[in-house]
Amino acid sequence: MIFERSLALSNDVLIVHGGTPLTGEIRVRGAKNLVSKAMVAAALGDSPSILHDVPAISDVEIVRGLLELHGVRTTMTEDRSLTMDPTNIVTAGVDEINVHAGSSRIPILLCGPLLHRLGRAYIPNLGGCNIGGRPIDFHLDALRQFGAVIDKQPDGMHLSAPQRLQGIKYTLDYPSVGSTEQILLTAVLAEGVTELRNAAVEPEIIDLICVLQKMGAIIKVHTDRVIEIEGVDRLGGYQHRPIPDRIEAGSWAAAALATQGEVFVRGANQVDMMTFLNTFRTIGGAYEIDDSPEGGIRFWHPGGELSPVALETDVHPGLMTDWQQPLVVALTQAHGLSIVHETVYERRFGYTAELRQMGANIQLYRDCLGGTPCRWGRRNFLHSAVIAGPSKLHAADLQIPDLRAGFSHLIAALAAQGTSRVFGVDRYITRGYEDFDAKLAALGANVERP
Ligand SMILES: CC(=O)N[C@H]1[C@@H](OP(=O)(O)OP(=O)(O)OC[C@H]2O[C@@H](n3ccc(=O)[nH]c3=O)[C@H](O)[C@@H]2O)O[C@H](CO)[C@@H](O)[C@@H]1O
Ligand SMILES: C=C(OP(=O)(O)O)C(=O)O
Repeated sequence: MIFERSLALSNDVLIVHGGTPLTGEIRVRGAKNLVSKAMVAAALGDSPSILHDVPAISDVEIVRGLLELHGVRTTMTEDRSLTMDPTNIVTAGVDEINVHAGSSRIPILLCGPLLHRLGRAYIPNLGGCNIGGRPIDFHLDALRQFGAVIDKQPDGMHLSAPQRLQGIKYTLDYPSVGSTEQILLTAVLAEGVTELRNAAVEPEIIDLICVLQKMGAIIKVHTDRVIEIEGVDRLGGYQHRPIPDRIEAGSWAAAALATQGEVFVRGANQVDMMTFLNTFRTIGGAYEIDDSPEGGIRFWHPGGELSPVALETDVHPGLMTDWQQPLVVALTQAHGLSIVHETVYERRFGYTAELRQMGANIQLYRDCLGGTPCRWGRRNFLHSAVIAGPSKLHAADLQIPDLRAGFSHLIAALAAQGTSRVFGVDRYITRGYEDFDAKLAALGANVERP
């Protein structure tokens, strides 16, 4: 009843007339999960930085707003190159910065840069997708060891650095992406050497290291998830072209498979998508790599039956958790039983309720692997989805719960027969997918705004 009322009141909706294969070409720009971090890194420099190929997504605008509140002057060119001038960085007021409370997870990464540049920081409460508890205990523990003093308040955190932060030896309990970035962004200007063990090594992390190296940082990536950072006294600006968005690329690939279409994703890059490509081929999808400078990857459904798979999300080089949702939609069309095991977030199967409403046969199990502990020990939420396919999907009214779930609802609506209404597209999908209305139109999707 409440759901019906909120649907009726919302204008944030895309009407999708499903059943048409997506066919054509779209382009992906710089990765959301690198661009936002590279923007934070610009605040560490004492001269301007330029980031090219910045996607027009709401998360970029949020980080830009945060930087500007701290006195970083930003300008964007028509071809999406962002200049960030941090020479007059200031501490933003608590009230003004609180406008960004709950908007994204990026503010926490400003701790290191603000502590180094200003000696203090105020970080509003974080947002981001509601896909699990999303604690920040590793971030805070590491920051305290660097020498930061943290005062947690109901609306956010006040931090100060009574002295220059000092390099640390730190072992993460789990190779968390955000915590690795936190430690990198803090260690580069700390005094002495930081040794980080069990670090995340996602391609976005390596690209952030490239950005920091361009700024003057000294960072060694050893084998076995060990990263060593030699603190330096100053960093300059950078000029960088980010890695392409491998999550967006994988999402369009899964959409091509689920709708029996063919999509050329210009900008998609093989090396960052190897695990995805293996999974895509195992399911029965076809792809062709064009590695010329303006190339990309063509993904298509080759006809015939798709095969079921058993897969597990994991940290890099495993199958990334953000690819899980679009792949599950494609697996509703495979012939047989697929098992998808989510090991990164506790609540990342919420979106399957809507897929069931559309006719998908998906059962969730708490412990599908008979209690086998995940290799990261501490992760004991063995949530598994068993998908029996193929299912004829039919249209429905869908309320998007978060970013990747939202895109998979969109894929399901495109694959289904009939007209669906997808609510929450502007609120959630624009966080990570640039111009998706225009891209859908370019691929021949039959979609409209009311
Ligand atoms: C903006 C961004 O880049 N988001 C990505 C980033 O999220 P994010 O950086 O938030 O993800 P993390 O890798 O930090 O989180 C992974 C796991 O570690 C846990 N954890 C994390 C920090 C901490 O202090 N304590 C703790 O227990 C989390 O609850 C989660 O279960 O990496 C995820 C994993 O590839 C991706 O799905 C997100 O799209
Ligand atoms: C979970 C995601 O993002 P965030 O960490 O910003 O919530 C995502 O990009 O899928």
